Amino acid sequence: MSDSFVIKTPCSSANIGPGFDVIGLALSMYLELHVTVDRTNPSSSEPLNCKISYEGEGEEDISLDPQVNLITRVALYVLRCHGQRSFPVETSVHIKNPIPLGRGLGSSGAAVVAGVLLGKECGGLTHLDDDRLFDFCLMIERHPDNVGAALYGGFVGTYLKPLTPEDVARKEIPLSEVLPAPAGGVDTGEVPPEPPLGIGHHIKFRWAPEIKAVAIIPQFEVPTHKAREVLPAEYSRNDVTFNLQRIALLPVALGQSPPDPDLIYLAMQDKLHQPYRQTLIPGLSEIVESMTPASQPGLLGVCLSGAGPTILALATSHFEEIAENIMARFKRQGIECGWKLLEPAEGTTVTRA
Ligand SMILES: Nc1ncnc2c1ncn2[C@@H]1O[C@H](COP(=O)(O)OP(=O)(O)O)[C@@H](O)[C@H]1O
Ligand SMILES: N[C@@H](CCOP(=O)(O)O)C(=O)O
Repeated sequence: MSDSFVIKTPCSSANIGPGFDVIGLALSMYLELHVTVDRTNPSSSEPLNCKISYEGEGEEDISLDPQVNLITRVALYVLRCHGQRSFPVETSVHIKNPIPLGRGLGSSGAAVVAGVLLGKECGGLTHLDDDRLFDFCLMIERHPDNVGAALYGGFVGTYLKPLTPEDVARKEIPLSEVLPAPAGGVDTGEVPPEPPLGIGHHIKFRWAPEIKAVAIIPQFEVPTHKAREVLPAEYSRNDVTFNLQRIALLPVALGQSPPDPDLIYLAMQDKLHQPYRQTLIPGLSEIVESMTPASQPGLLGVCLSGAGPTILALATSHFEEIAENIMARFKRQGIECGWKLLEPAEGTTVTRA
């Protein structure tokens, strides 16, 4: 018997200014996995029974080895936690990826969510509901904002449950044990650590239908781990209070229809991550400080998308003008950009023909 299905996962913009590691917005650009499992084949010549093909962003760099590729490694993690050492004979996964890598649009979050769903579907693990899949995602991508948005869709707030000391230890297991490095084609037989139950939670916020997202995408990458290394370990009380005041406003401001530009502009300010990431993204502070609803018609607010370098401008009109304006500011720093008009998106879907 053969089985074919498509997994479709949106990209995401995390933080939306003050919501560092909390807020995520799923957006209308989708990673797709076109999967066929041909169980009629008695055996497979592919490593781990899985053949990968790939088109789109990162085509030259992304590995087609199922032990190395992030999506299939994540799927293998889910399978191995359930006593299945490899993909079913014979699995083929065609990856279509329009999400630019390392730009702050949640490409890795989408890859992790799609990988977890791939493991569930290939393993016939129908008992795993979305909340349990979220736990698996959090063992790999350890900030919940991108994976929460990509899995559940829409505009979400994410939070982690206080865990018992034993569960904390399990959740903090080094990533290398969750996703072991390729062992030269040899299956070591090790069973990876299962996630604790109910680590991650989410809540959906309203999104005013007039608000669209303009993503201005510079032509250089900032790996998320590097953009986290530049953040301080401690913050001043004033800076924390500044962000708390804005995070209390943000979901309300972005849900109100018609939108109030001054309120949204204020609600999107941040002092916890953007000022530090300026060192990696020339022009960031100037863009965030100078683009206001008073100076730019249609604009509601501007922030760094995720860990950057993409800039997210929320707006109700004048989308192209806003994008051109921000691209011109990057150009003065010698940085070329592309841009996309995006809308809030549904979460991950699995479709069978
Ligand atoms: N579709 C994909 N297939 C395989 N690996 C991917 C895919 N998308 C992202 N990745 C991995 O995630 C990395 C980018 O992650 P990260 O630095 O967190 O940036 P982003 O902001 O895009 O999530 C890529 O360099 C690649 O290793
Ligand atoms: N909260 C994280 C979000 C990272 O998002 P990404 O799209 O850049 O992976 C952070 O700000 O580090």
